[in-house]
Amino acid sequence: MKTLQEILYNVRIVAVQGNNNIAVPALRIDSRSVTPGDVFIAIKGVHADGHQFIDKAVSLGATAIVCETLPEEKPENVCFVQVADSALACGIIAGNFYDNPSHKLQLVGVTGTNGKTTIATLLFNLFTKLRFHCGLISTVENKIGDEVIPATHTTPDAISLQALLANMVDEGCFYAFMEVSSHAIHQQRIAGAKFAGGIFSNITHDHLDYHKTFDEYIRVKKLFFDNMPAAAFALTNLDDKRGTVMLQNTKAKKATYSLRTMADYKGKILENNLTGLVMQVNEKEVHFRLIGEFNAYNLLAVYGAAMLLGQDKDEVLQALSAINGAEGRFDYIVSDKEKVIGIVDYAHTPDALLNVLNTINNLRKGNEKVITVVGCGGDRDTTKRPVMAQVSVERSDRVIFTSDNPRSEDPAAIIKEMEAGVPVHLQRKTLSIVDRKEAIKTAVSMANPEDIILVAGKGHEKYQDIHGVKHPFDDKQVLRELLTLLGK
Ligand SMILES: CC(=O)N[C@H]1[C@@H](OP(=O)(O)OP(=O)(O)OC[C@H]2O[C@@H](n3ccc(=O)[nH]c3=O)[C@H](O)[C@@H]2O)O[C@H](CO)[C@@H](O)[C@@H]1O[C@H](C)C(=O)N[C@@H](C)C(=O)N[C@H](CCC(=O)O)C(=O)O
Ligand SMILES: Nc1ncnc2c1ncn2[C@@H]1O[C@H](COP(=O)(O)OP(=O)(O)OP(=O)(O)O)[C@@H](O)[C@H]1O
Ligand SMILES: N[C@H](CCC[C@H](N)C(=O)O)C(=O)O
Ligand SMILES: [Mg+2]
Repeated sequence: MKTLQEILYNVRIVAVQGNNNIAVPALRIDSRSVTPGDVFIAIKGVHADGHQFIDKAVSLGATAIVCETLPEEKPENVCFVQVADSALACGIIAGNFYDNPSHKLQLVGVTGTNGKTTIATLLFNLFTKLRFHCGLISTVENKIGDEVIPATHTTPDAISLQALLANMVDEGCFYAFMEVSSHAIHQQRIAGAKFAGGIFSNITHDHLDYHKTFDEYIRVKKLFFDNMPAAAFALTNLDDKRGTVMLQNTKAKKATYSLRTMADYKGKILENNLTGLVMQVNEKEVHFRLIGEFNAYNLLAVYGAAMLLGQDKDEVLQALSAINGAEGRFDYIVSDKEKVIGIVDYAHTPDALLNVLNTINNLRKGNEKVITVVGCGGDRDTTKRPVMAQVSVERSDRVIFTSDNPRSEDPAAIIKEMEAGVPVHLQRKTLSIVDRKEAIKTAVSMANPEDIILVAGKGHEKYQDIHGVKHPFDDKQVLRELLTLLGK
């Protein structure tokens, strides 16, 4: 077992009061989970300040407290470590506690508004196919080889992250691919992680509830690359307006990908339909199973990262061409009788919806109708609601607004905010049905042979969060059942 003194290595300490030569059985950031002997790290959060719970942690047996401000009363048998930034300290301490697992494998992080899960999952599948033992940390699931570990966040908190990476090292992983959310960068969840590479996909409207302004959102994403070591690579999308800025201050080796301009990894789409993409990748023509221009970007990012990690070009392209995308991302079914196409997609931002609907419209062969079922999550960025509604209605023949995960909000009120984004002359195209299953049912009943139904926003999710209760719900299963039930 490591001592407190040992796990404080590299932490900027302001003061220590008490004995730090004590063994540490576990680290906690939530006072409610403290057990005797643990170290409690008090972190300022969005809703509460961990410093309020120091007494509680001590009463449950914490033997050391890491905090930014020392409490007035300090029990003698508890060691208090005052630090400048306890979230940052937490990342470093967690790394030390778990023996810095990120130093023992090649860790690649993916950041950006859309595409993180797709890119990280493709990398995991690719490198597994290339016979490496790999780990994955993603919104859908975490994986160590074949073992699936359920995910609670896109990027876990610092302690869970380091514990997971340590398990990967113990299981013999050589590579780990992870999503790096902007929340995680801002909350220093990745502070103790050493990256071998970082990938930027794109940045568009999302999470303004948390970051407040777009500039702040960009600044936070950029910090990931600013802090990247010189030995790492930093791979960016040159076709994104902020692609160059992201790497402006990085010490890492810069590399680029693009569909539109000169870049290290250059793609050109030759064919794009329901059977996949044919793309020229640095002069080589390859067929991929993934659909849509946005996936051409994801594939280029994966290809570039594989090259930067020293893999063989031909082997990589051959393996990539046989790989499927992540669950719930442009996941489609075709009904038996009427050949209605049902697409389930995790598009929950204006840009993702725009890309998916543009892709669908490009796939249309004739007069098929596009019927979109979409909602917006509660307790999340409210400003994206009218924009997502507008994007949907401008690119669909019919749109049914419904609930996503209302969380603590009134779903009807969320729908009202969406409706506000619909231009008056397009209002006739829309319907609002709060119950998601009813909404999907209505879309199915409206569909004529070969029409396309897009059910957006929840992708792989298997539940609907209503007032904190997760009710089982699976868009793809519901869609499949209703297509059969209604004889389509
Ligand atoms: C907004 C946000 O990111 N919140 C995260 C944050 O919680 P918080 O700031 O609200 O914490 P808080 O309640 O204010 O408490 C502050 C501190 O006091 C502690 N505490 C609190 C209560 C108590 O009794 N005792 C105690 O010790 C808490 O453990 C915490 O350390 O820190 C927690 C611990 O790490 C996270 O679980 C929590 O994620 C919440 C559940 C969440 O929903 N986050 C989402 C928005 C999120 O992180 N999403 C991104 C992906 C987004 C995307 O890219 O699409 C993700 O990476 O998953
Ligand atoms: N490169 C891309 N550019 C724009 N949109 C994309 C891209 N890749 C995927 N999308 C769209 O965004 C949705 C979410 O994709 P994905 O899950 O890969 O992103 P993410 O960044 O992991 O999202 P989250 O922030 O929720 O973790 C997809 O269902 C698709 O509609
Ligand atoms: N990681 C994203 C997922 C949003 C998915 C959507 N279904 C919703 O619930 O808003 C978030 O937490 O904002
Ligand atoms: Mg994700």
